[in-house]
Parts: sequence; C-alpha cells; structure tokens
Amino acid sequence: MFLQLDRVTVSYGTAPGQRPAVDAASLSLSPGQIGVLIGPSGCGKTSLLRAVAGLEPTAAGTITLAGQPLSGGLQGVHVAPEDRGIGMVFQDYALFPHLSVADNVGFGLRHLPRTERQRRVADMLELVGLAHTAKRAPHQLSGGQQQRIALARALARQPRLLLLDEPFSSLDVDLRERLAHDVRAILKQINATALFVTHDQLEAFAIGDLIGVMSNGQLQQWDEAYALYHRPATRFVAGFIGHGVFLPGQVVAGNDGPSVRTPLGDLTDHDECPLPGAFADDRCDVLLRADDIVHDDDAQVKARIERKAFRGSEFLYTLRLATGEQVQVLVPSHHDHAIGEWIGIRPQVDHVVTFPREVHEATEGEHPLTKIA
Ligand SMILES: Nc1ncnc2c1ncn2[C@@H]1O[C@H](COP(=O)(O)OP(=O)(O)OP(=O)(O)O)[C@@H](O)[C@H]1O
Repeated sequence: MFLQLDRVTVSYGTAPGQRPAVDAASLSLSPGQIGVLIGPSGCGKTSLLRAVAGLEPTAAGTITLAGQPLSGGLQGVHVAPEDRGIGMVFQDYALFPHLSVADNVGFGLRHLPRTERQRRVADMLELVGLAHTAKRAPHQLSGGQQQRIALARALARQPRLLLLDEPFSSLDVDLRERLAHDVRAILKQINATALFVTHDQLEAFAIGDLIGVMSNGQLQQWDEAYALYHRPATRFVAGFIGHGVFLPGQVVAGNDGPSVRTPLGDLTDHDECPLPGAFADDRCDVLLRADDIVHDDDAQVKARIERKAFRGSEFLYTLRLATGEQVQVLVPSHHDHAIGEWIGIRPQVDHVVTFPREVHEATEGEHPLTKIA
C-alpha cells in the first residue's frame, strides 16, 4: 500500500477520561487512489488529516508513505511536515492576493530554473482548465476557480500525496458537486494519491474511491461507497449513509439456509445472512432502505401513508405497518397517494443487513424499534 495508517491515535490532552480525538484509526490507499473521510462535526476527520500531514503528533500507531515511516513506530519517528512530500489544499484557498494567478501557482517552485518553473505553471494551469487566467489577480476569479488554482499550486510541487480539508465547503451546493467531479478527473489524469475530508456525502461519493466514516474519533468503516450503503459495518454507518429504518427480525433456519423473519415477510441473503445463533435468541434488527421496499397493489402487507416528500421522479413515503413499525419507500411519482391511504408493499432486498437487537426509547408517535442509529 502507498499510504498506510495503522491504529493511529491523536490526543489533545491527557486529562483523565478525555477521549482521543482519533482513536486507533487504520486505513490504506494504493497509488492513484482517492480516499475521503466523512462524519459529523468533531468526529476527528481534520485531526487525522493533520496527523498525516505531520501537523499533529500521533499518540500511538504508525503512518507510512511509500514504505517510509512518517510518524510513530518503535523509534517514535516524526518526519517534519515540509519533509513529507505532502501537498495540502484548505477550505479558504489561501491564495496570495498581491500575486498573479501564475505566480501563485509557481510560488513553491522558486528553487527551479525559470523556464522549468514557467513550464510547470503552464502545465498546471492547463490541467485545471484555467490557462487563460494566468495574468489575473485571484480576486478576479470565482470561488470555484480560486479553489482550482489552489489545487494547481499544491500539485505544482509534485507531492507524493495530496491532502484536502473541506476544499469546497465555502462554495454553493451546485458548484460543490460539479467541482468535486472536476477535481476527481484532474487527480485521476495525473494518477495522484489523495485523502479528502468532507462532511458532505454527495461530495464524498463524487470524489472517493474509498470512503471512511468516522464517529467519536473512530473510523467505523473504510470501504467503497457501494459497501457503505449496502453492507454498513455498524449501526452508525447504516444511519449516516442514506435513508432507511430498522425492523425487528428473527433469524430462522430454512432448507435453503437461514433467513430473517420480519413484519414484511422472510428475507434471504445467501452471501451474508447471519447463521441462527449469531444473535441472542436469534433476535436482530434488519436494515431496510427506502429502495429495499416496492409498492405493489397486490402485496399482502399493507401500510398507511404518514408522510410524503416529493422528490421529482419519486415520492419518499413514510409508512406505518399495521404491526406498528415505520418504513420508508421510494415510489415513482405518478403513484400519487394521499396521506392516510393504505398501500400494498413488499420487500425486495438483495442485501440483508442485520445488527443485534437494540430497543430504543420511543419518542412521541414513534415505534420503539424503528430508529436507525
Ligand atoms: N487543537 C486542538 N486542541 C484541543 N482539542 C482539539 C483541537 N483540535 C480539535 N480538537 C478536538 O478534537 C475533536 C476532533 O476535532 P476535529 O477538528 O478533528 O473534527 P472534525 O471531524 O474535523 O470536525 P469538523 O467537521 O467540525 O471540522 C473535537 O472534539 C475537537 O474539539
């Protein structure tokens, strides 16, 4: 692996009972891969990124880049940030206002002969699609353009690894996702290895080959987007990524292997279905995504519409089963039913995701078992 983090811990204090900001996080990236860290505010994303940059010391664990130990290990290595060969892009661009765009991009290249520097600046501006802005001042560019210049400046030094901390968060939502796609294309074009921090899922999905979901300092899962959605490793990941609910289930043995009995019927997943006995009394909670349920007038199970949200091509219906549980279902928007109406639904679940049964405190009007995380 090109970048390897092994049980990295970052602590800001030693007071008794103080939790580390990052708690034994492990992840790896191959050359040319883009990783993204997501999670709620304060979960430790920036602290982990700063530890990779060498801006925070590690309290435990090791960080290795291209086989070279950067932090930690038996010798307590700590390579200085400027000697790591790592480039950084921050939220606030940090372009020098008094320098032209070209001089900003060439700022870290003063050690190079002039012609070489000029060539590299031109290449980088070409790469980010802004060659025509070379002579302008940064304030004459839009926010998205300034961020692409910041990216060009970081890449001009040919770093071994690029770190980006919420690079699009000061831009408006539409631009953010478009720029995320553009930046991914730019990084892929030069086979750069990069680690991003964001709290925006769409951005993470648009840009990342691998995504890490953090909560309370812990990296809960480091995986491809598909796996985070369909095979979440923890209840937290299940709740953080996408819509859905948990239904109570009971693992039952059958001729074709185990299945999980739910109020919507028996669910079978031949790859991953838990074996009977994996949970206490075989009782579990089953994750049901809004796209795991289909509306079918002929289905035996009926549910009453409690809420509906128009999503253009679909409605997201929140339904209550006769047995009390709540589910959500995406239905093509030409099926426009009224709140209070009973509609038929049936499960269409490829991935049966189960966790040990957890009974939550019910809030008003909510069935106790339907909270997702
Ligand atoms: N320099 C510091 N000194 C003390 N505590 C810090 C410091 N920096 C961060 N923390 C604490 O460490 C924890 C993780 O913070 P961090 O900034 O890494 O989270 P984050 O996930 O990047 O959050 P956000 O999305 O809000 O930027 C938080 O509890 C934060 O208060």
